[in-house]
Amino acid sequence: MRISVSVSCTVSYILLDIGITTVLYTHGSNLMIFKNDALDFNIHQSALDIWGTVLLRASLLLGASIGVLWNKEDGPSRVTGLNNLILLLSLITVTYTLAKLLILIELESLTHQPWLLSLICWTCASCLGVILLWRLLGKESNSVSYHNSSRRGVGTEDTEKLMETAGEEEQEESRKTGKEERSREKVETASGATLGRLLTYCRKDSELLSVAILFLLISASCEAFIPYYYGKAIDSLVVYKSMEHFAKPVLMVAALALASSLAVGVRGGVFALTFARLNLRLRNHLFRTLMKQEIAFFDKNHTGDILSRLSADTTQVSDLISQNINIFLRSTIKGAGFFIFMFRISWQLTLVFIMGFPFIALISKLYGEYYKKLTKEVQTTLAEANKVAEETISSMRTVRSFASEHGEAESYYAKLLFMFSLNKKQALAYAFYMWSSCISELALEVAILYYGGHLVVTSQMTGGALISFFIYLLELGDCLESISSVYTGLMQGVGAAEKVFEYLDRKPTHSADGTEAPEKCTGLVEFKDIMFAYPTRPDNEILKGVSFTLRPGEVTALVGPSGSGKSSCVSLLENFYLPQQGQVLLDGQPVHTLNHDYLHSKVALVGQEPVLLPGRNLPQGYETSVGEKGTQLSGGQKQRVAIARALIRKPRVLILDEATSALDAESEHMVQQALNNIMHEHTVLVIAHRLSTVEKADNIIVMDRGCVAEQGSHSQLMASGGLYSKLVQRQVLGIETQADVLNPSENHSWKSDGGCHRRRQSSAGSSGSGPELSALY
Ligand SMILES: Nc1ncnc2c1ncn2[C@@H]1O[C@H](COP(=O)(O)OP(=O)(O)OP(=O)(O)O)[C@@H](O)[C@H]1O
Repeated sequence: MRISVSVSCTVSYILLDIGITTVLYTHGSNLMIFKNDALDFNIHQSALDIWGTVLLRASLLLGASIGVLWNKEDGPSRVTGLNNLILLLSLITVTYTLAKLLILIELESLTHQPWLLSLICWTCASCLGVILLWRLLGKESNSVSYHNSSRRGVGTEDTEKLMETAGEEEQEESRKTGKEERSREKVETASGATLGRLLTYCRKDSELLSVAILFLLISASCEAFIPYYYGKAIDSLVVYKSMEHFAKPVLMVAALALASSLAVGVRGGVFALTFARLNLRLRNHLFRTLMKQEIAFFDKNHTGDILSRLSADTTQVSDLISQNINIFLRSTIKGAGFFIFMFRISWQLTLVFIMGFPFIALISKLYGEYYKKLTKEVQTTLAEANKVAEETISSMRTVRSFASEHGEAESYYAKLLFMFSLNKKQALAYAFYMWSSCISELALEVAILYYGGHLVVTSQMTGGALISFFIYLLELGDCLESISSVYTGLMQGVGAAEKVFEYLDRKPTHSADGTEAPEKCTGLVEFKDIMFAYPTRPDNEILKGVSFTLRPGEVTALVGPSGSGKSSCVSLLENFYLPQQGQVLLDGQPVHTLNHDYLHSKVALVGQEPVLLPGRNLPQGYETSVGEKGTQLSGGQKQRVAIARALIRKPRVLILDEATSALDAESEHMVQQALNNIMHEHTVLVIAHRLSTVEKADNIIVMDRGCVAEQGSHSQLMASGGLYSKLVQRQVLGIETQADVLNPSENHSWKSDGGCHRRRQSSAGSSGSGPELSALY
């Protein structure tokens, strides 16, 4: 909204306020009342002081409007900075007006003075109007300050110069306040939406929830009646002095307490059950959603983060409902009941409570904001102190060698001292808060007691009723305290719910939702002009126009330097990722169009580090527990079991990605035998570094930096004298060519470790397996 519009609204409101207040005060048009009241003011009869409050309201709003118009840049944010002051002034005005009401009714009931009653009601409503209009004028601060900061640009010279003056710092501060207000409003709106959504999520349990809420209402109503009968019991003692009269309310109290306890039990049990069900649904739904995400999602998000959403956040969400919403509902319903009873017992005393309560709430609000700010600062300082300690301890050798222990201890101590100064502020703020809130609570109680005593003495209420009122007052105080204390928990739970919903709403960018499942599958695999970059690093092209074919009954070996893209090809064949260009076909069908289960029954992968999940459908004897991820097996055992498992599924395409790397010569020989037997029935793709595995392959595809450098049989490639033959020669001879030494960037090393050891092993000739291509790396 533009500033001129909000100023016009404000000025119109000022005129309206002055008009209505004056008309009500002058009983229509009796302007003589001004003169009479001014000359002979009597606080018990005259309402001139109430009329006077309109001048305060008008001057505040007029001042703000002029300020905002005068200084469009900073005016609105300054207005926002005064929000709390205006709230306080409005509260004081309302309190004064209500106190005046109580004074005026001492002489004559206000029902006989409609003008005066209307004037008092309008004055209270008008104070609310002032608070709202003040916020409207301040709201402009957000758009104006945002506009200005973007116009000037953060960190520009202009800004720096301006920041030098103290006045500007003040403006900056008030702009910040405006921004904080805006973000707080945003957070509140979002929180409301999340809470609403969470409740819709509970819709499946609406019957259980209704039962819980019914028993909640029963227990709250019973509890609300108990103080009322306490008062009756006291009155029956004081007035009738007979046990007969006394017994009736006592019996009622006992019956109500019993009914309330039973209802509390049922309510608690049903709530707990409902939220256990909610937790079950939430986790189940979340886990299923996670299972549908594309592999890139797991590349992007840390396992720890995902697990924390699955466990900690879902628990916090159900805690939010089971504890906080439960307490919130209970306290709100009980509080409303108590308030109604208080009003019924004495509306005048309730009015005194209404007058005092907002001040206590305002003190808590101001303290809460200040304390939060201090806590933030303490946490930042603590983090800085920890950083100093961590840096020092982790580089203790350096610290020792520079003999800077004393200096480091001093800088750590400086941080601690700063934190201590903040702690002192916190302690002072806490003391001030306790002091002011206790004093104001006490003042309210004393005022209620004093005024209540006056009402008892003037026979406007009984002594028992005053006691009941006090019990209600204390109970209501507890309810309000509970409501304010669950607010924090509620907000934390809403934050956790937002995180959970973020995952629940996530649609996989590459979902495995293919439907094709041809009956016949020969196992012909074609890579056609594949261009591919991982979604986490879209600018880093891994495969650059890769094309090759894997034929049924043939063993194809994929070789090449480390990082040349061999495993990436396998990931594409497994439909873990979608290439940016080109297609991977199985029997002429793009793999992403194939049904998920079908594809993975036809294409089996034994990876570099096989992960064995427990749950083998093998005959007894094979039911050995392999432990978590197969940790109870050796690397070689794991690979053999993984190969066996893959073969049992009778796939058409078998991919062995470094699958035999952890096997000793003997085991590899056995596995090789098994593979030889089944190879003619399958399409086999082998990614291996051992020459023995590679050289027997029907076709060898040599990859280099994301491209197919050459392909053919071992003898063909050796004869052509290309990259493959160079690599094999180097591996067999264990030497580097002159060119490699001169130009290390051209050195196609395939792996960086284990070379020497393996070379020695192979040269000992202890096995049928040949030397490893990795010996070169
Ligand atoms: N999940 C991933 N996200 C981003 N980049 C990846 C991912 N996996 C691999 N890469 C990168 O892709 C490139 C090719 O990796 P790839 O595993 O396909 O090579 P490789 O030829 O199989 O290597 P090696 O023989 O060492 O296993 C490497 O630079 C690697 O860092």
